[in-house]
Amino acid sequence: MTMKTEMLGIEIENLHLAFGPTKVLTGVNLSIKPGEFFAFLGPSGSGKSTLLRSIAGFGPRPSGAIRIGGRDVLDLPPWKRNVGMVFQSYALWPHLSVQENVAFGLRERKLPGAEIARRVEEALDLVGLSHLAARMPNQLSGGQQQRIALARTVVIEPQVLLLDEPLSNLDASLRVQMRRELLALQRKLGLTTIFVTHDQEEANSTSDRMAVLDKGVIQQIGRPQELYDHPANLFVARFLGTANVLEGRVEKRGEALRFVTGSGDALPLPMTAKAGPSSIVLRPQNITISPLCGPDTIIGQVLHSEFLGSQIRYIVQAAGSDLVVDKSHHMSEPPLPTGAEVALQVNMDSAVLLTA
Ligand SMILES: Nc1ncnc2c1ncn2[C@@H]1O[C@H](COP(=O)(O)OP(=O)(O)OP(=O)(O)O)[C@@H](O)[C@H]1O
Repeated sequence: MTMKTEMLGIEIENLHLAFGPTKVLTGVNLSIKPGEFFAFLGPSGSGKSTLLRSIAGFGPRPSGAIRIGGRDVLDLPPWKRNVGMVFQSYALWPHLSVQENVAFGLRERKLPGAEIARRVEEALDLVGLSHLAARMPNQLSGGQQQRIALARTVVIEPQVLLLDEPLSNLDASLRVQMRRELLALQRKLGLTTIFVTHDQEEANSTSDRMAVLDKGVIQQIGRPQELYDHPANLFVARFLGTANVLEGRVEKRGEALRFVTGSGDALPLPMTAKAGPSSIVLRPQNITISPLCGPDTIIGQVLHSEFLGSQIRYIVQAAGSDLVVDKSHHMSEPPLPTGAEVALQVNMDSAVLLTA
């Protein structure tokens, strides 16, 4: 187990699945590279778990194709797919000790006792819990139970690791610690891994790439930063962090392109674009707030401010929207009061233009 297993890629082609009249997965196409840590990210009910379970072989048979390491697995039962799955609920056997829980899958496979003992010890070592081998699950903390659930899965030496919201039963600080441990373990084993989460920070901080799902449809696939900086649509823009969305039109004024908001504010457009109705997505850090007007600024009014520690978050009414703007906090600078008239300078180089 300390040896890296052969890394396998996963190919999904035109996958469709419905529960009765409810379409749960629609035309899913996905290619996961060998050894990749890949996240399925989306809101509740978007189909993440159903997609993961389809790869594992649980639930109804979808139409389309799923290949693991080039092998078509759609008609194979879960135990023949060589995947290991960790569930949100851990599902440890309450009447078995830690050692017996981890050994369970190996006993089912009828391996020799000495090999079981060696592999269980290795797996417990890997998650740093060898000293708790004799404990019962109810004598473990949530984080320890989660590690045992992982050990129990990796001990069978799967070629693909599937994790369904594995950290969501843990408190916030433990989640952060566990996601780092999980990533370190994945790198050590070199296992192709899919991680289902509805938490964008969790997906951003762990995954090499991710797929954002909404209503059973993949909205976009890419590296976390790519998706944050270049969302393909408003759903992805809004799901991956705070997004200010300005509605308006692209207009040609002489040689220059301008984005004109519904309220009549005109912003210079550095990118090429077709004239017509469009939206602009701006992250809070790409708008600068100041009490002074300058060229290409838009005038707004502070509606609300929140002290976030390193930053102050302002909600500013401007350009026909309520915009979220972050400003670094400095001790010497008093915050801008509610009601103050302010000028917003928009960094249009980092704006994302979405044509309607
Ligand atoms: N066995 C089932 N029968 C009928 N509908 C189902 C079944 N399982 C899931 N669904 C429906 O399929 C849709 C997708 O569910 P799924 O659990 O895959 O979403 P999810 O993105 O993982 O959500 P969550 O984060 O809440 O787990 C939901 O609308 C759900 O109600």
